[in-house]
Amino acid sequence: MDIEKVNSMDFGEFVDVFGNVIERCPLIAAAVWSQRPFSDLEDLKKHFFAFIDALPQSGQEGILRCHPDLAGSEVRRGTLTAESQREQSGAGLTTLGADERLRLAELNAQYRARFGFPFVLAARFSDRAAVSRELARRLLCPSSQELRTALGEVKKIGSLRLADLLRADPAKL
Ligand SMILES: NC(=O)NC1=NC(=O)NC1=O
Repeated sequence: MDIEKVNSMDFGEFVDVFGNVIERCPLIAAAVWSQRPFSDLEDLKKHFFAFIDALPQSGQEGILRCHPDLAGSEVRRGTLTAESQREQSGAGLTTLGADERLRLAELNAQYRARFGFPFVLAARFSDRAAVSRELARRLLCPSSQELRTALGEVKKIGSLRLADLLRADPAKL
């Protein structure tokens, strides 16, 4: 899909296509639509990120809270979004053994108890060993730094999802 096609989309079409670039936060796509026309993918991405950066901390933490846990209950319930399902299965997080799943659940619970939002990591770049290693490492970070790190991961996930969409053939959308 080229950027001209993106710029020609009406509001509904744009939110249908880009509404889950940031997991379960269609409001961001709804807001970004009014910034069109976009010069290219980078420009589109910049507007998604600028919206996130301009939010108060409560809004930024709200974005994190919209993310399903990695290898969490939504994997088992089958309620993940299509994008998250692809990302998590790609990292081997949907086929963990009971011990590994329990260890991640415990680390996720400790992380959420410490920071008040879920552990977020771009699973596409990761694998099951790296996820638990990163979770254990970031659990020890100062809160202000960890919020920035987590939002950086949200942006990595968003960048990958945008790149997929712009490469996608409109006929398949
Ligand atoms: N808590 C998370 O990090 N969730 C996710 N990471 C991804 O890459 N996709 C997700 O749904």
